Amino acid sequence: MTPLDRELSQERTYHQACRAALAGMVEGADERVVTGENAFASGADAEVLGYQLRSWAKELRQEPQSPLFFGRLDFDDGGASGDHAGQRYYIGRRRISEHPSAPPLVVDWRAPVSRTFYQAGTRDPLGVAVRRRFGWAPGSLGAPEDLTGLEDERLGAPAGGGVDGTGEAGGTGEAGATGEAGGTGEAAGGVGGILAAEIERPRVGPMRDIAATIQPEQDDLVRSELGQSLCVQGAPGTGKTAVGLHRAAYLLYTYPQRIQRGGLLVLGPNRTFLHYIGQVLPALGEIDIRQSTVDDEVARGPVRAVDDEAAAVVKHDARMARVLRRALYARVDDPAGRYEAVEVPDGSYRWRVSGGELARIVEEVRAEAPPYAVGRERVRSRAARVIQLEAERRAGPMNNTWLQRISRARPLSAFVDAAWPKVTPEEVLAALFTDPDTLAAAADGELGAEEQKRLLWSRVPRSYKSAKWSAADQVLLDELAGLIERPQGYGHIVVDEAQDLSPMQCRAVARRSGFGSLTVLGDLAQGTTPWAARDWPRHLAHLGKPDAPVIPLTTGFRVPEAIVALANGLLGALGVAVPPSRSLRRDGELAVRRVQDVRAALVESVRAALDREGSVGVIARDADVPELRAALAAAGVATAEPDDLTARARVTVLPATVAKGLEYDHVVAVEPAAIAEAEERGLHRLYVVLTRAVSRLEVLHSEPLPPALR
Ligand SMILES: Nc1ncnc2c1ncn2[C@@H]1O[C@H](COP(=O)(O)OP(=O)(O)OP(=O)(O)O)[C@@H](O)[C@H]1O
Repeated sequence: MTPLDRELSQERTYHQACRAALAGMVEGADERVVTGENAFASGADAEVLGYQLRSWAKELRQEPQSPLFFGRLDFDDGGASGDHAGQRYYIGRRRISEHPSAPPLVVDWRAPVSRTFYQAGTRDPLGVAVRRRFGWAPGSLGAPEDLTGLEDERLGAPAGGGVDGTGEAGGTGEAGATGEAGGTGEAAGGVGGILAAEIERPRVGPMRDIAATIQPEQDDLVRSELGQSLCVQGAPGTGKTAVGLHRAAYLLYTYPQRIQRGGLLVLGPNRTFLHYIGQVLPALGEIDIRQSTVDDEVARGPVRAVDDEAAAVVKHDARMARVLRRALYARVDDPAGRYEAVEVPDGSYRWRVSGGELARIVEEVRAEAPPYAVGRERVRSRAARVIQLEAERRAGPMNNTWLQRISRARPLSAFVDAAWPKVTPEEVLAALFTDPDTLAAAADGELGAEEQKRLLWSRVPRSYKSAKWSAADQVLLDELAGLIERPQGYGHIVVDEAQDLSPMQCRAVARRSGFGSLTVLGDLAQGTTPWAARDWPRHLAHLGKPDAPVIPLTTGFRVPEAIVALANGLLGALGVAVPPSRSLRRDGELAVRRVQDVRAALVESVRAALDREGSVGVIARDADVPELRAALAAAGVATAEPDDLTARARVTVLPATVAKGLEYDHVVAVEPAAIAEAEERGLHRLYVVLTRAVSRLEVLHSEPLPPALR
């Protein structure tokens, strides 16, 4: 037996002990559900406790199986180790212990001590003598024989924890050899074999967590504190999505109470993307985080109309916020001394508030600018208060019941309804889109005549209730709803692909995070909507966090260097300033082929790709997708829809507009010029398409390439 075999065997035994302890935890949690519900005198307490125990038990049971640890830290005995001197910790996706108060067999990757695992380096070992990474077979559920490799880095003073057989580095702190971890060494320059193997593994199915291999600069972002909003500008494949999801899991772990009060929301660009990332948080033990799109968050009903781009551009413009505010407050009757006095009968007496007094109240409340619905009630209560003071002057103290009755008295309610009427967002927006004068009054000084025309309905619905709203209208309705009543906010929101949000969509996010913080993830170069951000400061201001720092991520984990170089050819033409990035991957293959018959070439390419491991993504102009699918089907190649993430569906044909955020081992990009010409920001779209490849990119074209790619 070699020293490596001996070590592996010991670690497998340790893993089995962890597995047994975990089984005990699941059993214990189930038991506590049963006993916990009966143990309390108060039904409410039992209810709360029962709920917590049930969700803990459910969480444990639902957790996908995977290896229980991926790393180990041996601290040295010196002063730098502090409380951890001489200690050994295993790091995994969740804490495992034989008993709640016993020292953990495995420490959660989010625990403070685990930070050292990600941050320790030769320059600053942070008291760590040896950092060990475990190499598990790809897709392993944690069977002992799947532990196939170890990789030790000796960072600090030797502590006898390293395996000589695997630690080639001999105290230099460089990554050691990897046993059988399957690292291809060469490929991912400058990183250890196990990390290299993880980055280069063929992709199948949904996105995976990266808890085992988070890099120091990513870890800084993941662990920044809850109150800190931040914006990550990162080139394709630099791990923005991964960072955002791990940050969500970290925040829930570290600030459970503060987050649970408001909740945590992850926003992605579309449902296909949400589907793709949907397994990451459950794998990290978090099953209760809301994952949604901005469109779904703001939807007050189904989207039943489609705007032409010119109308959508106006609707998404920041100026609409002022137009809507004006339209809403135009409903408040202009007091200007025109009010009649209100008389409220009360038994034998009629109390009176003069028109002048009412005008003063309305004026005053307007100036305070509360949410519209609050303003309405404020007017009511202040008018009632005037009556109360008058009554008390004459007849002594009045009680609350009396005050309530006065506030709800019909004449006073009639005044409030007339002066500060109840409104719905739908009604206000419908009036704006129906009546040119109403619109002109609200849009004066904000929108030009031509812009106003684009907003007006060509066919006016019979009533606002039967109006068909577009996706952009839903955002405007949400803005109005937010002016009427402040929505409940989240404790934290992670916004992915944030560059694509319009100013009005940003405001919808801002409304939901007024007291919370944001993690904003994006890449200006990948902005494809007509209203995409061109710089971060302005965008962050719309998001309500103008002071959030913009932090670049520049190391790419997906796209191999040669493919990055091709895509970077487009950057100059995209009109945005983004920091250059470098790829960790030196491997990868790129082929740009001009062909006569694109369909025939595609069939041939896909067949060849299927001879190798991993997923195949065929990406084309949206309009061309059906015909390409048909061509592949005719050749006997089965293809899947983008949402199908089963391992069986190896070939996906997807429209260019759905590709954002996704990745495939082998990408065939069909007819780049057609993709670039299909839309206003077609070159940005092409940049997204070309950066989806993990291992190989083939570009097939019969038309000339866009000039920036030649
Ligand atoms: N530290 C890491 N270790 C291993 N894999 C990583 C690491 N960071 C990122 N990756 C992998 O790199 C790929 C790209 O990551 P991700 O999708 O998060 O990037 P992105 O910046 O959001 O890309 P895009 O802008 O193209 O959407 C994913 O497969 C991810 O798992």
